[in-house]
Amino acid sequence: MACFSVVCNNGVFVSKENLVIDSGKPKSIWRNISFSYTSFCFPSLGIYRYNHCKTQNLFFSGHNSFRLIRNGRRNEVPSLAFQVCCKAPNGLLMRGNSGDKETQFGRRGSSNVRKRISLRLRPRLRLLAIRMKRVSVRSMLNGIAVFLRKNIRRVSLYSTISLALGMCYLFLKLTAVPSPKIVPYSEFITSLQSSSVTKVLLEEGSRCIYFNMNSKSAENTQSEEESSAGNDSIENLTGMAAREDSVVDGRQLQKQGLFKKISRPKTSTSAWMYLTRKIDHDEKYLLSLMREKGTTYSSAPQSVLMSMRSTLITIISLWIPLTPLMWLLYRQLSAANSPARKRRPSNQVVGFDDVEGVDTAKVELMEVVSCLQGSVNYQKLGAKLPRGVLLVGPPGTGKTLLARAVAGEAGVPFFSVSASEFVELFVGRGAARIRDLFNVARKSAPSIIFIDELDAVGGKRGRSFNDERDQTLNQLLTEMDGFESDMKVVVIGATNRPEALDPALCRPGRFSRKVLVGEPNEEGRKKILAVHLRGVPLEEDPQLISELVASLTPGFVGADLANIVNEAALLAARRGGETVTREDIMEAVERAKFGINDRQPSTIGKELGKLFPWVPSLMGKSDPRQDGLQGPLGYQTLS
Ligand SMILES: Nc1ncnc2c1ncn2[C@@H]1O[C@H](COP(=O)(O)OP(=O)(O)OP(=O)(O)O)[C@@H](O)[C@H]1O
Repeated sequence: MACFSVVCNNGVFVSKENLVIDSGKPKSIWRNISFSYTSFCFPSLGIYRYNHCKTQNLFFSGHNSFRLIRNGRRNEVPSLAFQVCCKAPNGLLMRGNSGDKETQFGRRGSSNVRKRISLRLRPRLRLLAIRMKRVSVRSMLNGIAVFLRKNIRRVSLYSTISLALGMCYLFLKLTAVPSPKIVPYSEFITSLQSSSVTKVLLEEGSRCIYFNMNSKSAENTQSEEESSAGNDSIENLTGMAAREDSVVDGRQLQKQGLFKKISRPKTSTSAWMYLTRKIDHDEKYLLSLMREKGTTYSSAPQSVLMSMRSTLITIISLWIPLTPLMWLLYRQLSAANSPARKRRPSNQVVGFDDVEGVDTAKVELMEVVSCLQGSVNYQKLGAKLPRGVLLVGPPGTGKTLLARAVAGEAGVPFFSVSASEFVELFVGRGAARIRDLFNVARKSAPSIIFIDELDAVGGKRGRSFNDERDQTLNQLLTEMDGFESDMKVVVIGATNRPEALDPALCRPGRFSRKVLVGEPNEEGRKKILAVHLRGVPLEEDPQLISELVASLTPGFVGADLANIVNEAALLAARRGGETVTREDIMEAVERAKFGINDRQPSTIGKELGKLFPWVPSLMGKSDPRQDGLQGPLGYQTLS
C-alpha cells in the first residue's frame, strides 16, 4: 500500500486505499475520537464529501493509529487534497491536510483559511488540467461544426443581430465628437452682457444654442472650473478640510500641476465650446442683446450625421427594454407554439385491449375506426362519417385512454390537445390556434383531433364577458361545419360536464355522437385490474387478485384501480420484496379508500372481516384453527 502523502510530525497520513490517522498518542487517549468533517477528492468524480463520519468507520491499526476506510470506489486514487478534522474527547482539535507540513492541535489561524482555500482550489485545478489534457482540437472543431449544423437558423439570427449591433456601435464611435460643455442659460446671458461671447448658433428645430467665447474668457471659465474641481479633489483627499482652505489648497495644487489628470483638454476638436438651452419667450431679448453687443449669430439645421446619431440612439434605447417584451410576444404568437401535437401511428402504444370496462363506448368508437380505415363502406348507403364524438363521463373513467386507443387502432395521425390550451391572453389567439389545428389535421386526413376537457372552451356563450373564449368557441363551431362531407377528420371531445356545453356544439353535424363512459361494474373493474396487473410480478394468481379487489372496490373508476396497482407495487418495493403480495394489494386498497393512517386494526381489515369472517390473517388475528380448506379467493376457510 503506497503512501503518497505523509503529513507531519504528529500526525495524519494518507494511503491510496484509506486514511490513517496516527495520533502519536497512546490508543487509550484517542479511543472516543470521532470525525467531524472529512472530505476527499476523486479525480474522475469530482469532490466527494463524507460529513460526520461515524466511529464505526474508524479502526485501530497498530498501537497508536486509526484507519478510516473510505467509501469511494476501490480503484479510485484519491488526489492529494483532503482534509481531516477530528475532535478528541479532551476538546483538542486535531486538523490535518494532505499537504500539511504539520498537523495542528487546538490552534486555528489565518494560515488555516489559506490552507482551506488552497485545499479546495487544488483539486479543482487538477481536475481542470486532467480534462484539458483529454480535449483535442479536432474533436472540439467537430463539436462546433455539429452544433452549427443543428442550430444554423438560430446561429444566423444571433450573428445578424450581433453584426447589426456591432455596426451601430462602430457608427456611434466613429461619429462621436467631443460634446460641448452645457452651461445654464443665465451664464450665457451674463457672458453676452460682458461681451465675451464671440459666436452663437441657434439650432433649427431644437432648443439648443451653441456658442463660443473669446479665449481669455474661456480660460477664465476653465480655470474657475478647474479650481472648483480642485476643491472637490481636495475635499475628497482630506475629507475634513474647510471649504475656504480647500480653495486655497486647490489653487496651490493646480499650480503644482497635480490637476493635470482631471482638467479638460485645452484644445477642443469640437466647433462649439458651449451649449445651453433656449428659454421660451426670451428670443426677442436674446436677439436684441446679441445685436447690441455685436455678437455674430446664425441659425442652422441639425447636421445629417448628428440627426442619424440621435435617431439611432433613440431606437437603441427604446429597443433595449422592448426586446424582452417582443420576445414574449413572439413566443405567444409563434406557430411553433401551436398546441397541435402530431402523433404518428407508430408512436401509439395504446389499443382497445388496454381499455376495459367500457364496452359500449368501445363498440361505438370501433365503428368510427372502421369507417376511418375504410373497412366499412358507409358511403354506399349514403351515410356520412360522424364529424364529432363526444365522450362524456366522470373523471378517470378512461375517456382520454379511449381516444388514444382509437388513434392507435385506426393508425392515423392523432392530434391531441387540451381545450385549456386555447384559452389565451390575447384576443383572437385561441381562435387562430383552433384554425391552425384544423388546417394541419385536414392536410393529414384521415386523422383524429382529440380535445380533452372540452368544457374549457365549449361552455355556453354569452354567460361571461370573456370575448376571447366566445371567439374561440365560434371558431371551433365554424371549423366543424367546414369539413367537406368526404373529409375523413374526426373530432373526439371529452368532458366531465356535458351540461355546461353550448347547445350549438352538441347539435347533429358537430358532436352528433355522444358516448357515455360510465363507472365500470364489478366485471369491468376485474378486467381493468387485469390490464394493469399485466406487467406486475404477483405472488398469487392475477385473476384471483383482480376478483378480490374488484369485489372490494365498488364505485372505483379505472384511474383509481390503476392507482391501487401502482401503490401496491410501490409498497412492495418499499419493503424490498421481489413480488407484490396480497397484503400489499390490500394495503393499497385501504389507502385508496380511507387515505393513509396508522389505525390499528386496519379499517379494511374490519371490512374484510365482515365480508369474509373466516379470514383471520387480514384481521390481524391468529386463529389457532388454521387447518381449514382453501377458499375460492385463496383464503383459509373453516370446514
Ligand atoms: N377503462 C379503463 N381501462 C384501463 N385503464 C383505465 C381505464 N380508465 C382509466 N384507466 C386508467 O386511468 C388513467 C386515467 O384515465 P383517463 O385519463 O383516460 O381518464 P379520463 O376519463 O380522461 O379522466 P378526466 O376526465 O379526468 O380527463 C389511464 O391512464 C389508465 O391508466
